[in-house]
Amino acid sequence: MLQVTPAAIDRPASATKPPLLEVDKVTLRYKTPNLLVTATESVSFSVNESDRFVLLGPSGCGKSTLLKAIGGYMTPSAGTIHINGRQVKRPGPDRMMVFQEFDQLMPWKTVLENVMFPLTVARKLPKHEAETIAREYIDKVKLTRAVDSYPHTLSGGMKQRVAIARGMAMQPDILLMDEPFAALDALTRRQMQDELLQLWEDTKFTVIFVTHSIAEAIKISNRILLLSPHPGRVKAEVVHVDEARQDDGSAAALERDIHNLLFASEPGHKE
Ligand SMILES: Nc1ncnc2c1ncn2[C@@H]1O[C@H](COP(=O)(O)OP(=O)(O)OP(=O)(O)O)[C@@H](O)[C@H]1O
Repeated sequence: MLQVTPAAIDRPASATKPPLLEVDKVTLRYKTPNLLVTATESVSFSVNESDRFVLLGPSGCGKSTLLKAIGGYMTPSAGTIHINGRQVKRPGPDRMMVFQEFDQLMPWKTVLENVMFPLTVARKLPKHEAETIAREYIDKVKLTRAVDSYPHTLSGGMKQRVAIARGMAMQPDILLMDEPFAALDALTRRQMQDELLQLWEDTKFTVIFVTHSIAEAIKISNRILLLSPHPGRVKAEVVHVDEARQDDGSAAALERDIHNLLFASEPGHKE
């Protein structure tokens, strides 16, 4: 069963509320002294509340750049980004990022202090309130026993759990995750995907997740945006991923369809 819809008719019928995030014809460019690099060209999509929305595409298609622009760290050369009807112009606590790198934590702070930090600095909560919230999210990511540990004593997976707890504790409108599990070994990666889904079952947060793994996209998302190779343009959107995941046959067929769509014109490609 082919579940891929052309980009032009990508709005799922179930979307009754206005979208939480609207990305409208966004072109993103990097200017270097000698070059003008177009990372994405006229990319449009929308994300609804509680979506697990995946940006999927080959290396260099502009996934991370798009995430940076949604985060407010980069201004589009053309097009607009709106969250809750407000145009994104700068970073804000309504959008928290989780990166791939293990060094995104402050090494001189404990797990608890790392998770508390944005709550006290960006949300300006009193210490005791920030600590209560931080402990709640540290429990959710199963790090209760490591609450007073320093990052250098934690495994890669544990560090990513801290980064996820820190992002989620802020209760942002959208959690932005840039290949958060890409540097983990295969077993830990699968475990973290399961845990992320479990967290989502508990809190139904909205997440945009960047990956170049088709299998990971199918496992964790309910919607997938497929981007073409550099510069990234929308190729298609996959809706109803949840249904496809119900049985192995449909999931495998979907994986094949996505692979063909993404890489049909690139015979030498290996994922
Ligand atoms: N700081 C920068 N200055 C100039 N060009 C950049 C910069 N960052 C990214 N680019 C270019 O923009 C394009 C998109 O990069 P981006 O990192 O967003 O792609 P990606 O899809 O996330 O790739 P990957 O999966 O490898 O992380 C690439 O051609 C890249 O070389």
